[in-house]
Amino acid sequence: MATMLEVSGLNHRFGGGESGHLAIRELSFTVESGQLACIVGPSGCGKSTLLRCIAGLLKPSEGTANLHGDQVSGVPEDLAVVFQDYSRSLFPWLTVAGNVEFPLRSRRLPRDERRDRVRQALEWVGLADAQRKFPWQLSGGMQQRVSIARALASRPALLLMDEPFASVDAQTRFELEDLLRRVQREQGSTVLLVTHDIDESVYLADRVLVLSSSPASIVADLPVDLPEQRDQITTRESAEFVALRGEVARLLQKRAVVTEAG
Ligand SMILES: Nc1ncnc2c1ncn2[C@@H]1O[C@H](COP(=O)(O)OP(=O)(O)OP(=O)(O)O)[C@@H](O)[C@H]1O
Repeated sequence: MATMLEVSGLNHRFGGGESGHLAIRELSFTVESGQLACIVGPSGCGKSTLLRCIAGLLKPSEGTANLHGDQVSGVPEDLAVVFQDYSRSLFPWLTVAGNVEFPLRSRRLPRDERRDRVRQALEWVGLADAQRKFPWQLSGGMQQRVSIARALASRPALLLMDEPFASVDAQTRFELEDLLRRVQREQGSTVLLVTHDIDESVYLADRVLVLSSSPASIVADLPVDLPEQRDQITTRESAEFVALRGEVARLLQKRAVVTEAG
């Protein structure tokens, strides 16, 4: 497998000099093409800061992020981000199709190609019949599916997701997790997803990167050897799942105790 993302020696300090706030410390990892990697870490540890550095929205104080070998220095064209807050990321005055098409307009794609991509992406997320609706006519879970379709329509080399399912109810969250895994498998997408939910990270991922509390550094990089076909009930009950989520929880708890003790 080729390396899609390579983060090396990343440090980020907010504010200048030693008095600034160190949010990320010496972070290095890679994500292979076609992999779904989850980053899990305690609240406030620096997860969003890390994603912003990878997305080119924030220049790290030190270190680099390389996307398919190119150093990220601004927002790469072939990178898409899905945020937690779908209600603020969709344009209320555009239809579902208009929202999905929006980022494609800045690319020099022929109109027919744009329309095909919009139709396909909405099919992938099960919203083929909602093209002409407006976001405010849809449930929260459906709006987040539109955000995912919009991200996928641009066929990104890397899809970054920042707590994408944190604002929906538990049942919808399960549905969206299954949808993401299905589409990611079908399309061979490379995904890096940040969550603070241990169970979600294990259920979704091929690999879980566990972060320490602030400043964020990697405390473990765990492969997830669960079956390819996962199911919200049986997978979560399996001995392998329970063992892995226990391991992640222990790592997070240990780090919290170490940090509290200084
Ligand atoms: N612009 C900023 N200026 C100064 N400090 C910041 C800034 N943005 C974030 N921080 C600090 O950096 C640390 C990491 O923040 P970040 O939002 O990356 O964490 P997070 O893990 O994504 O948090 P959460 O789990 O709550 O979403 C926090 O202590 C935060 O207060």
